[in-house]
Amino acid sequence: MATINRKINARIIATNIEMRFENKHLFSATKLVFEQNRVIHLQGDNGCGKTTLMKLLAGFIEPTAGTIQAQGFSAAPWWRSNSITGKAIYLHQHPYLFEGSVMYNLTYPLRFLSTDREILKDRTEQAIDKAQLRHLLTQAASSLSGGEKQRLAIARAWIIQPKLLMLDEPTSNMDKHSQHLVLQMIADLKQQGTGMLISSHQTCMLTKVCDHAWLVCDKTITSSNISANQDIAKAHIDVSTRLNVSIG
Ligand SMILES: Nc1ncnc2c1ncn2[C@@H]1O[C@H](COP(=O)(O)OP(=O)(O)OP(=O)(O)O)[C@@H](O)[C@H]1O
Repeated sequence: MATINRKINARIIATNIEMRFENKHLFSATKLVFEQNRVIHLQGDNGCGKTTLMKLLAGFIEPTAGTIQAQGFSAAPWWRSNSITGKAIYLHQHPYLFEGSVMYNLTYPLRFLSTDREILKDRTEQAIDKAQLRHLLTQAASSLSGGEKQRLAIARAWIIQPKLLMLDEPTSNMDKHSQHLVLQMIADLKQQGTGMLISSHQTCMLTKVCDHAWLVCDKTITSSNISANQDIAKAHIDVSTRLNVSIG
């Protein structure tokens, strides 16, 4: 009998997790599913544990209790552990950049991808325009402003088009114009199926592309749907109207 090979969304599932630092109980959660084709707004006051949760899902740290598992990713080769580390890309609010130019930062990680070179070249050109980095390409990345660094890091993620992407306060250093550029890139990634977890302690421009919310409150993380009218089409229309650009 033929078996049906259904491809499931790449996802990271946290079950019955609890996080403590020494005696301090930060949060608990029964079940959290972070997956492709879903954009989640991670909300909560300063210090409630949003960054810590992202580090757990990125596999940088371990929960005090509970399990975090990945599904739907290709199996790691036999010489590498099958841990969740590296499955979801995590972008810190002060992003890590390599020493070197903006162009070097955009292109260096691409050599580790198996994606067709021509496709990557084309996406790089598009990302440079989307993030409005063309006039900065030869400049040292370390000399960029905080907002420009974040635009660069998000452009790099846009080129890579990961299955899962976590953005920690991505627009915290940005003026309105940069926020619109980032919103457009995030709306594109959403349309392309990238699952995203976007943290901010308050509602911001990016919230409109989110279809789910995780709220960290009273040391508990709860998950909910956001109303369906805040969909990708609306975000695209808003962005293209404000920027007077066509979005492909
Ligand atoms: N390695 C650690 N050891 C001890 N305490 C830590 C550690 N990492 C984080 N904390 C504490 O955990 C709490 C949550 O920190 P976290 O950075 O996750 O919060 P956050 O919600 O992202 O905050 P913000 O909105 O201000 O960025 C803070 O009180 C922080 O001091």
